Amino acid sequence: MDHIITLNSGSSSLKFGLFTTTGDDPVLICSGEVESIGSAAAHISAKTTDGRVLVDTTSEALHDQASALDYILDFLEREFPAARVAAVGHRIVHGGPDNDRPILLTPDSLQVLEKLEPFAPLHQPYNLHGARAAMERFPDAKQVACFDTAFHRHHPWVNDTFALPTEYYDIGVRRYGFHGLSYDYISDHLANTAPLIHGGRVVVAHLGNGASMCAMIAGRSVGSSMGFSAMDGLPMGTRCGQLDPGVVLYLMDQQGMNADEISDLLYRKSGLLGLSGMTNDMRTLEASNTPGARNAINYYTFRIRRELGALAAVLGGLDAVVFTGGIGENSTYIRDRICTDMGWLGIELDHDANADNRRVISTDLSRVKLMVIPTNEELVIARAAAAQIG
Ligand SMILES: Nc1ncnc2c1ncn2[C@@H]1O[C@H](COP(=O)(O)OP(=O)(O)O)[C@@H](O)[C@H]1O
Ligand SMILES: CC(=O)OP(=O)(O)O
Ligand SMILES: [Mg+2]
Repeated sequence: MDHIITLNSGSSSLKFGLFTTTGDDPVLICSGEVESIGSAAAHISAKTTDGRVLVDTTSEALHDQASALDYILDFLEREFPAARVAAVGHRIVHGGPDNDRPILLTPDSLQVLEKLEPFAPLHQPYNLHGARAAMERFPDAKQVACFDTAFHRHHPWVNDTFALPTEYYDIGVRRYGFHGLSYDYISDHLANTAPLIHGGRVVVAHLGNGASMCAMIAGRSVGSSMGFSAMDGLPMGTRCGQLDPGVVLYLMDQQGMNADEISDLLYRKSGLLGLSGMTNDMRTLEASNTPGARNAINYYTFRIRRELGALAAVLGGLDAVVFTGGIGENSTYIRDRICTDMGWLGIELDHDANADNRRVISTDLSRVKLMVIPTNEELVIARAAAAQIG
């Protein structure tokens, strides 16, 4: 029996899974997560599929992504000494213009992907670090890259381009779209559980620490709120979302800020954190009554509603909205704020179903079906890795 490790490093978390490959589909044995990496509250938790808690602790040894990864790999080797790791599947946020499916990682392909680090500075360096560390630790295992951008690679040209001279498109200045592993999972899940919805016009809102929305027709991406970088579109935990490029010019020319300072501002100090002056954690914001927390939530939900209208226009109508990601799956309040007074779009929220976190949260009369589907990027990665083991 072979085993697969999955590694999914987001902007503030590192999620991992250990799977076996006994049947048709990989089976999860253990999953875990390091949260709040980079802060004193960095915390690791992991449990077996039957609910046994294997670790649940805050530790200084988790102070950055590299040490968190070492901690996880040590932990897995200690807890599962008999595991035969045949493949490690990696979430790699950026695959560039050409990768529309998973690939095997080699020293050469790693070098190509390194060139994309400036396109996704909060993710790509950590993703690739994970790949190199796993290559060292498991030299005989297949290393499989699963790209967040791949799901969107066949979206229409109008959603792929900016109105710049075409030579910029040719050097890779395009709208890539991200969170593709999550959208892939949701699309597949709908195909298996709600084929009529899957066949229709669906907007999926992936609301985590990073956040984006994807318009799908028949399960394929036709539009996304994220563009060239994982910064465009919705405001996020610490990222600004859509911004007039004139602001960047003003910051450079009039405020004398350099590229590193602007990058730090837009990627790490903006979004919910910047607006609230307090935190990027939605749970804390919801529990707070400060004007900053209220403003942050008001802007967040306003932009999601605006994007929902825009993507409904891209789709030429709307059959369903799916909420996923840490906020989308868990926050009754944010879903309520997004769906209130959306009758004009055919959306009618069932408040009780929403409060219960049920799978379907629209009323029977709602023309648009509202759904909550927990995402599972790890399973998408594990399936891709299993396919490479053969
Ligand atoms: N019950 C909850 N209510 C509101 N927000 C929540 C809840 N549970 C988790 N979240 C929020 O989810 C976000 C993290 O989402 P997640 O998808 O795990 O992030 P990442 O992008 O790092 O993978 C955080 O802002 C967190 O506050
Ligand atoms: C692409 C992206 O924003 O990812 P995450 O939500 O994991 O930060
Ligand atoms: Mg995530």
